[in-house]
Parts: sequence; structure tokens; C-alpha cells
Amino acid sequence: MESTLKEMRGGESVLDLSPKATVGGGVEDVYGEDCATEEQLVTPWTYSVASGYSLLRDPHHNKGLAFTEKERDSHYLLGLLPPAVVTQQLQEKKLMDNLRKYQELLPIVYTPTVGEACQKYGSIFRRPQGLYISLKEKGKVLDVLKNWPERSIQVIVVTDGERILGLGDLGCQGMGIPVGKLSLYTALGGVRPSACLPVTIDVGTNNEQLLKDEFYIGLRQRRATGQEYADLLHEFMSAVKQNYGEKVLIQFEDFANHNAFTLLAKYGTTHLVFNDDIQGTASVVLAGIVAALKLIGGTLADHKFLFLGAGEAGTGIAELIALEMSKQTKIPVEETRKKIWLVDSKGLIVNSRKESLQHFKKPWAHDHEPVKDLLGAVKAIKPTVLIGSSGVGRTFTKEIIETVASFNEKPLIMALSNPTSQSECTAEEAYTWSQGRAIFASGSPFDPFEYNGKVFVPGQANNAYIFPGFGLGLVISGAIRVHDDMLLAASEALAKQVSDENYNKGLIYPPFSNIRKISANIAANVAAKAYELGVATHLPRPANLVKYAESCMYSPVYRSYRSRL
Ligand SMILES: O=C([O-])CC(=O)C(=O)O
Ligand SMILES: [Mg+2]
Repeated sequence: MESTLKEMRGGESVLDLSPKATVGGGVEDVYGEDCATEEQLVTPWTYSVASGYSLLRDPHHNKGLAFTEKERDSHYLLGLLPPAVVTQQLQEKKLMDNLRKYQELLPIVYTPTVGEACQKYGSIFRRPQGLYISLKEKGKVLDVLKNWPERSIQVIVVTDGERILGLGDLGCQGMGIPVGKLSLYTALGGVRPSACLPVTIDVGTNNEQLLKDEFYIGLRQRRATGQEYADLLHEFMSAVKQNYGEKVLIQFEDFANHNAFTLLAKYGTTHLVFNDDIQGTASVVLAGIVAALKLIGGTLADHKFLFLGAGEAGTGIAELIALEMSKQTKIPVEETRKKIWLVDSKGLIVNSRKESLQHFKKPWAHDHEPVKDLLGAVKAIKPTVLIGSSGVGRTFTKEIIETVASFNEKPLIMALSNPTSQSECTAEEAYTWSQGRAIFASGSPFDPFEYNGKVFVPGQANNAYIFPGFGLGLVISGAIRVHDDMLLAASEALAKQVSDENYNKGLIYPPFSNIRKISANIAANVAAKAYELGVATHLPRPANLVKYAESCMYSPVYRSYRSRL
């Protein structure tokens, strides 16, 4: 045993921990901590009612200085807190005073910081968050779900870490994304924290750097694919339904293209599933485009769209635009798709490439001679709207933006890839190279930019506007399936929130400062659609859905604790 301990400490004897050792200072080893050995087993028991020290460390119940004298006495807190007793309002004021020292919080909790956090997750890892389901748990996924301390889960955000933002395969360290997304579910959408479950499915990683990183927290193997992958995902999906029922929302997040479309199609008919990167992004971008029409003129069908990037975001947005155009004009969607062109790493997607295209790109193969790159495509197609969904930074070059600006009075340019480093161009570049004429929005935030004495405020075309309200709408209506019309409903509700004051600043999204109200409106519109489509199970339908959504939103208010009996 002694030699084992020495080996564990790199062969050096730091402290003699043999059972014979006496502890100095007369401090008795009541819990047997100092003489615990591998042979001498202990039971890790804990109190079931939080009190005293553990109460102060339990974020669900801790009120800090707001514990009353009586509560302090009753719950073994005397001496564990300084004497001041304050109100929740004062605690909030102090916290907000500190928070307001940062200009904005969203970029800290969310993109771009969350991307960096995932990249460094292993080396900064301290306390685990979320639920990890790895290949090692195959056959035991239901048991793993049961280890989670909360029972009434309403929203699960799950990733397999293969395409984290535009940063690529971060394996198990992708956990930052479900955790971050669910923080926004609570902060922006009012879903209570205890009803949110972040999940990372670890099937390995193909990121060589992580595989070699001594601090990597995931399975040290290359990604499982094919049947092995499908089986673990299927076990997870079945276990979720078995454990939480039909009405739990499963949001797929940051899966790679080759799995994202398949999973959505496979589980869309049996589970309440939503792919944020395909559907959430589509809904937010469509809202921005519809709002932008006030500034650039015309109807949706009057415009021509060109995308760089034909993955989840690109094809998801394209399809929702085509669908909305079809609804507005009564022209079949097969026809409206022809207004939308996509460029991938091999050039413009055209009919002659159809055979070799992945299935999700095929609807976008139109008749045109081959064009090898984006600049060529911009010149050939002459789009009025240019959208970047490539995951590759700085691909909207000066020449590309100048070309788009040469045939549009007000080109709409959306650089959607995240985080900031992967944005197709910066706000400054879009405004400068278009001589201040572009209407610009990006996935990650950019500061306002002054050009020729005018301040331009870029909008943030990020699915964070949509998914919290969208999910809330599903939850409050008890929806059991997601339908494309609900995405259109979310989009419509968001576009309606843009005020004249916003338009005057060139904004095509309302400010995030109103997000709770925006989310309530989105939730209400989505819920209304769920009732209309007959997939809502919460009956009878509340008469005023906006009021109802607001009344369902969680607010963190302290409760009073009963005295010790
Ligand atoms: O997380 C974000 O900022 C938006 C998003 O879904 C992605 O980029 O994958
Ligand atoms: Mg995402």
C-alpha cells in the first residue's frame, strides 16, 4: 500500500500516510480521513435535508445574506454568515452593480466566450456541469439519466461535440455549448433551471490535438461511426422518452452535417426534437430578412439569395426562405427554391454536380454552368442578399463585398459563422467596403462602427433570439411534435418586434435588452400554431397566450423556509 501511494505521488514520499501515523496538534481523525486505505471502504453518505454549511453551498436553496435571523438559527447557519441581514433586492443591486461593469453579458455567457471555454474546457475543468453519456455507458443510458438529480425535465440540449460553432470537433469539451444554451433558456426564455438538462454524448473525437492533450476530459479514441454511433444515439433517445415522457424537448446542437440531418429526420416523427443549427438559425435569419425588406425594399420573392456554406445553417435557412416565399406567392416550393443559390467548397451548386452532392444539398442544384468560387458566383448570380454560413472566417473579401455593393443600393450582408474569429467578415469591413450602404448582421456580436460620421449598429443574427422562446412555446402548449410552420410563426413574431426606432439605426433585429418580452411573443405565436396544428396537449387552450407565456416564465425569487420542528 505504501508503495502504491508513493507511486501515485511520482515516487516521492510527500507525507507518510501509513495507518500508524499520528496526526499532530491533538486533532482527532474522527472521520477516518487520515487513515483511509484502499482496503478500508467508506460510504459517501450525505444529508438529505440541506442545512448549515451545505445549505450555503447549494445554489438551489442558498440565499446568502438574505437568510433571516430566524432561518439562520433554525438551519444551523449561525456563525457561518456575517451578521448583516439584507433583502433580495439589495443583493440584486450589488450583483447588478458588479455586472454592469461589463458592457454586456451575453458575449460572456455565450458566443464568442463559450467557444473559447470549450477549447480550453479540459484545462479549466473544476466542477462538472451537465450529464456525460459516453460509449462506456452503452446499455446503461437509462441508469445514467436516473443519476441526474432533477426529475421534471422540460428541455434537453444535446451535442456530440463534432462541430462546435465554427471551431470544429471539440469532442467531450463541447459540453460548454449545451450548458451555455440552457443558461439562455433560463435567462432569455424563462425556463426554470431545474427543468434544463445539458447532455454531451461522447463517442470519441477526431481532434488529434485533444487526443494528445493530457488534460482532455473525454474518451481518448477516434469517433465511433455507423451502427455503433446510431445505437448509442438510439439508446439515448429511447431512454429520454422512457424517463421523461413524450413532452420533453430535445434540442440537437452542434452535430456535424453528416449526423444532424439524419437525426432530425429519424426522430422528428417519434420525439419532440428541434435542431437549433438547422431550424433555429433558419428562423432567426428569415426574421432578419423579412424585417430588412423595410429598409431594402421589395417582397421576399423579389430578392435573389446567395449563400457561402451549404451545411446545416445554409440549407436550413434556404429552405425556410423558400417555404415562406411559397406561402406568400402560392408558387410551389420547388420553384421558389430557384431564387436561392448556394456555394460550397467546390463552387456554385449546380445541376451538373448533382450526382456527387450530399442529399441535403441536392434541392439547391439549379441549372447553371459551373462556377468555381464565391467571387465568380457573386458576379454570375448578382444576389441582393449575401449570407455566410460556411464556418470559415474572413471569406467575404473586399472584392466580394465591393462587387455585391456595385449592383445593390443597399446590399443585405449576413456573416453568420461563430465565434467572431469565424465570421465571414467584420462589421467594420462590411460597412467600409460598401461605403456605408450595407445592411449588416452577424452571428457573433460586433461593436457599433462609425463610418463617415454615422454610427452603424450591427444586428446579431443568432439563434439565441429564437430557441428560448420557441422552446418555451412548445413546453407551455404541451406540444409533442415540431412542425416547420412553427418556425415560420417564431420568425414572424420576431420580425414584428423590430420598431421604427430600430430601423432608423439600420437594425433588423430588436435589441436583446427586450428579450424576455420578445421570447414571450415568440412562445405565444409558436404555441398558437401548435394548437392550430392539433399537436398541443395542454388543454384547454389559454385565451391570451402572450399573458400565459409570461405567467409561465421563471423568476428567481427567494422563498421562506419553514422552521425546524
Ligand atoms: O451558438 C451560437 O452562437 C449559434 C449556433 O448555434 C452556432 O454557431 O452553432
Ligand atoms: Mg449551434
